[in-house]
Amino acid sequence: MTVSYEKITPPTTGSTITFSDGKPLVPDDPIIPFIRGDGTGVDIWPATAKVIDAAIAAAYGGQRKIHWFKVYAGDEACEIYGTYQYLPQDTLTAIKEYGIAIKGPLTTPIGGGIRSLNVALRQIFDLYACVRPCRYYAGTPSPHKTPEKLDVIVYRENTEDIYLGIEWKQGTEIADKLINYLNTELIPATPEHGKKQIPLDAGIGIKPISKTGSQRLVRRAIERALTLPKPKNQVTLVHKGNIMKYTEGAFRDWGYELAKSEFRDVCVTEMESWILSNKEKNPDLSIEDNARMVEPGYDALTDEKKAKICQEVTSVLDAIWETHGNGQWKDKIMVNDRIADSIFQQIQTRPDEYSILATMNLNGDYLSDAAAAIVGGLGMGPGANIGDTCAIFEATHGTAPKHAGLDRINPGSVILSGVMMLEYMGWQEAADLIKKGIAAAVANRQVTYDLARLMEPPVNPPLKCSEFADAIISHFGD
Ligand SMILES: NC(=O)C1=CN([C@@H]2O[C@H](COP(=O)(O)OP(=O)(O)OC[C@H]3O[C@@H](n4cnc5c(N)ncnc54)[C@H](OP(=O)(O)O)[C@@H]3O)[C@@H](O)[C@H]2O)C=CC1
Ligand SMILES: O=C(O)CCC(=O)C(=O)O
Ligand SMILES: [Mg+2]
Repeated sequence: MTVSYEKITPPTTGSTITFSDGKPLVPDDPIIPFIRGDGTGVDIWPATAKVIDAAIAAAYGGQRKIHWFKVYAGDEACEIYGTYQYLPQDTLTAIKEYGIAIKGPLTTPIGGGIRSLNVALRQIFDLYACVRPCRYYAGTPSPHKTPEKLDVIVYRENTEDIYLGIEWKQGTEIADKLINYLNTELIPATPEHGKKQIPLDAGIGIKPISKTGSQRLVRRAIERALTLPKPKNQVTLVHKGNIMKYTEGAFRDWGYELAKSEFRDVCVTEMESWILSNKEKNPDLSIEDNARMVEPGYDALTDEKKAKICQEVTSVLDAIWETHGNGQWKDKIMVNDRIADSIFQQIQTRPDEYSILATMNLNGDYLSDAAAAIVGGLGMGPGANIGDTCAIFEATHGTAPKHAGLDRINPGSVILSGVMMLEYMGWQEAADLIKKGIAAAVANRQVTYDLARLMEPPVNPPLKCSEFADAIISHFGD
């Protein structure tokens, strides 16, 4: 079927990327839609396109080339399509048709008006995994003493939790009705809630966490861990399940369930590794002593709880001693979990103990900015939104409006998002050239204002946004 557009025209040369089993099939001349972005997008996008094109030309001569297709979203879309046309159908049609896209940041007004365009794109294309690597480039200034120890990839669920955006404003008829219904019908009907009541002047938000949404995200995270060498082949499930048992706690439980079912041969959970290792160190260890070693405070528990833990120890040993015992578990993917507040301090105090952090939506939003700050700030924080038939690459940061149009912002995050896109396409040689160029530019103190002001001694004057792109390219041949 011919695809038609209202106001844009695809490039006349180039081919379409298709997907098979969730993986892209990329021709040598793919057409790739891009959204310039609001605010600093005007500075960042030209710098990014220049670096990506130069890397492809240097890596493949003329054999491979991206045919860029400009599509519109945000303020630029309203200029072309009219007032409030922030996300035109043309743009959606193009992204659906070509499968892989890259974008600059888009403005989300605080406290009303349009809902986030960034979130809308993720939901429309069901881009359920938001992948945000945070790794250190030597020489990048950091508030931390050993930023090089942090090398993590945040796998953030990208479609539910707060992104479902189901909320009612305080004082509205529906909010009042809902509170009344919850207070008089649902809460009293659920004994575990006791006499709790929702304040009458509350706004209400719903936080749905589904088994399907959680498990497809954790599946992606484990698949990624399988490609990593020891000791980075591990996945940490991040949650606040001690407080919210049926949403955050369920995310953890569903993650473990998936690991132990779909990935049984190649995974071990942290708890299983303790049980196996206790028996390896002392083959005569009783089930109860093993349970005592894996459960702090075991002796203070009720008999029922003690029996449950002993049962778990027994079933682990019965199920996987043959396949995972006698140290075999050390070669498997380690799946563990950490409570969300704890992981924020752990990535600072024990950064090298973590690798892939699988999170729900909100926790991952916070965590990806915090981890980016450790390795150099939002100027070095790339990202990808990945689904089964589409992927959109974009930075962790927003439009940084006070820097817009000044040719001073750091384009590093969108350029590194381009690196992720090239890797996703299988164009590793071009991706490697850009990584090498960025590393060399930073090591040579050729940096934009954000890194320049933190360097010792500070770099003055810093490079402009466009000059940073040129500096990266100048190091391709080093
Ligand atoms: N995916 C997306 O498109 C996203 C969009 N947004 C939207 O962006 C808008 C602005 O959000 P805001 O809260 O100001 O957050 P931003 O991430 O846009 O900027 C906050 C601060 O982070 C630093 N920063 C951001 N980008 C860079 C960069 N490329 N290089 C160096 N430093 C950078 C700057 O700090 P300093 O000035 O101290 O140097 C900047 O002032 C909002 O509408 C928000 O909703 C937010 C996040 C993601
Ligand atoms: O779309 C937005 O305004 C915010 C998105 C965001 O914070 C993120 O993607 O990390
Ligand atoms: Mg964010």
